[in-house]
Amino acid sequence: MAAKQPLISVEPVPPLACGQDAGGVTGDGDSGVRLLRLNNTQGSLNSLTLDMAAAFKEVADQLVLDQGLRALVITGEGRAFSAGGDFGFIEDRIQGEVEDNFRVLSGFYTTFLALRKLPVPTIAAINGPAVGGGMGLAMAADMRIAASTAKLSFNSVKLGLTPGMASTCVLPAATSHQVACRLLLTGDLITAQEALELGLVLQVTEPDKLLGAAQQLAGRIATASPSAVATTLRMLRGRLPWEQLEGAALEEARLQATFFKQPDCREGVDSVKGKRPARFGPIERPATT
Ligand SMILES: C/C=C/C(=O)SCCNC(=O)CCNC(=O)[C@H](O)C(C)(C)COP(=O)(O)OP(=O)(O)OC[C@H]1O[C@@H](n2cnc3c(N)ncnc32)[C@H](O)[C@@H]1OP(=O)(O)O
Repeated sequence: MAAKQPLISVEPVPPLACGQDAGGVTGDGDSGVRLLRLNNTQGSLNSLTLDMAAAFKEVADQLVLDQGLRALVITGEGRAFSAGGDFGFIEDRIQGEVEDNFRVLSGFYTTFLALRKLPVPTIAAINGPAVGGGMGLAMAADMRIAASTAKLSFNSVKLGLTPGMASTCVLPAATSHQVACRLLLTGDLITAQEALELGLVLQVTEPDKLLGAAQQLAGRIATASPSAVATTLRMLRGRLPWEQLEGAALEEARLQATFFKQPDCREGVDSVKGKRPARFGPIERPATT
C-alpha cells in the first residue's frame, strides 16, 4: 500500500534551482532554501483543518531548529494554494458553542500566523486559488508571488462571517486602508494581475515559472549575509509586532466565534458551496460588534 502523504511537507531546494552554484551557500550543496508544501488535496484544494494546523505547527517547530535554513518558500500541492477553512471545520464551528469556537479558532489562526515568527524570510508561491484563511496564510508570508492563473479572495463576508487570521491588521499594513476595505468588504475574487496592481503580490509569472521565480528570490536572500538578513528582517517585521498580530487574531476569533452562530453564516456557507447568490437577512449582529 502506498505511504500516506504528510499534510505538510518540507524539502530542501537544490542550489541550481535557486540560481546558486552547485555548492550552494555553504559549499556542501545546501542552498539554505526549503520548500514547504500544503498537501491536503483529496478533493478539497488544500483546505485548512485542525489536522493541517497540527502538522503545520510540527513542521514550523522543526524549521526553527534547522541551522542551515536561510529562506522558506511555501506553496500548495496540486492546483490550489489553499481554499481556506475546510467546509467540515466550518460546519463544526456552526454547530459548536461560542466559547469552544473561540478557543479552537484562536489556536487555529495563531498556529498558521506563526509563519511570521520563523527566523528567516518567507515567500508564498501562490499556485492557484487562495481564499479566506488560505489567503490569510499567504499574507502571513513576508513576500508573495502568484501564478497568472491564481485567484485570490478574502471571502468571509460572502460566508456571513467577519475575517480571521489577523486579516484586518495584516492586509491594511501590507497594502492600504482602502485596498483592505475593498477586499474585505466585498469578498471579491480577484485575478493575480489585479493582486499585483493592488500591491498584494510582488510578481506574477506563468504557472510553470512560479516555483522557479520564488526559489530564485529565496536563493538570492540565502546568498546574502545571514546575520544582516536576520537583523533586517527583525526590524522590518517589528513595524507590525507579533503582539499586535496576535491581538488582532484573537479579537477576530472572538467575533467570528459568534458570527458562526448567526443565520447569515448558514446561508453564506450554503450559497458558497452551492455556487449561488446568497440571500442575507437584515442586520442581525451580536451585541459585541
Ligand atoms: C475558519 C476559517 C475560515 C475561512 O477560511 S473562510 C473561507 C472558507 N473557504 C471558502 O469559502 C472557499 C470555498 N471554495 C471556493 O470558493 C472555490 O472552491 C475556489 C474559489 C477555492 C475554487 O473554485 P474552483 O476552482 O471552481 O473549484 P471548485 O469546483 O469550487 O472546488 C473543487 C472541489 O474542492 C472543494 N472545496 C472547495 N473549497 C473547499 C473548502 N474550503 N473545504 C472543503 N472542500 C472545498 C469543492 O467542494 C469541490 O469538491 P468536489 O469536486 O467534490 O465537488
